[in-house]
Amino acid sequence: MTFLAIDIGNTRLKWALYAGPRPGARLLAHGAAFHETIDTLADTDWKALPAPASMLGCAVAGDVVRRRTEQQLELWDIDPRWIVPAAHECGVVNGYEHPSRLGADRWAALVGARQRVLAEGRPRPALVVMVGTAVTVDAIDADGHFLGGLILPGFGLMLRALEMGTAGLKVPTGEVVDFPTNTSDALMSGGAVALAGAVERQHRRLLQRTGASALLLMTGGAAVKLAPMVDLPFEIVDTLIFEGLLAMQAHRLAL
Ligand SMILES: Nc1ncnc2c1ncn2[C@@H]1O[C@H](COP(=O)(O)OP(=O)(O)O)[C@@H](O)[C@H]1O
Ligand SMILES: CC(C)(COP(=O)(O)O)[C@@H](O)C(=O)NCCC(=O)O
Ligand SMILES: [K+]
Repeated sequence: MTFLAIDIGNTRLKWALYAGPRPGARLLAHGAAFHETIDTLADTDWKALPAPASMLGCAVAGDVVRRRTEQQLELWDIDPRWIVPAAHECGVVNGYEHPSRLGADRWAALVGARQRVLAEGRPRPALVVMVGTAVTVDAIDADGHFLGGLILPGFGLMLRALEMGTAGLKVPTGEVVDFPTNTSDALMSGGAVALAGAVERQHRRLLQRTGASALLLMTGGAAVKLAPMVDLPFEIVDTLIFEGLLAMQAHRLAL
């Protein structure tokens, strides 16, 4: 009863094959593909995989990329299924004004985070930070209510925006330092501090709102770059979105 989870972001498609569609299932294989290489998956990474019995995915990169992914999925006899954020699912209540307009990747990660909080035995709020093309900072209270979240440009987008909008900012990658004394370091540190500051501020706001210190979970391709900058205890969970998809699929199959 193998299960394939897919997360199509604006930079890369991430996939993971699990032994079954249930939380805690064994991870059998995983990988990532930049958009340009999605069309080769059936002939490369996916070719030798055991055929999944089902799949569930989240896709925020647009219909074209999703359809190209579905073509690769024709390798197997499975129906492609993509989540649409609901008003509530798997113990999470969606506080978005229009629940379905929330990014599907954010919804899956929130469900994954809620699973982790519940597994700890003592419910507490969580702050879910995804560091990909964009960065999202999403707050969920101890009862599983998604309160709302921020969307910021990721490291790459910030640098590109500064480069495009100015004449004098075209410099090699710098280091993150407290008081930069050259343009490269000033740019790199500016982006990192903006993101770290947003995370710390939302963590504080969530403490003020709920009276409890939130579990800080970070995920995404550039989480390792941001996490050490944040002056708070954190956990990096590369599989957070997949954990949400596992819970959702288990729930769907049980209905
Ligand atoms: N080896 C890597 N491959 C791809 N992206 C990486 C890598 N290391 C760091 N990154 C960063 O991670 C971001 C992509 O992360 P990812 O979670 O795949 O984004 P998305 O979900 O938006 O596609 C890139 O913008 C880049 O800044
Ligand atoms: C915020 C995002 C662009 C993040 O995308 P990513 O960085 O993972 O590629 C994506 O979740 C999205 O398109 N969301 C829809 C708008 C919203 O969540 O309000
Ligand atoms: K993502």
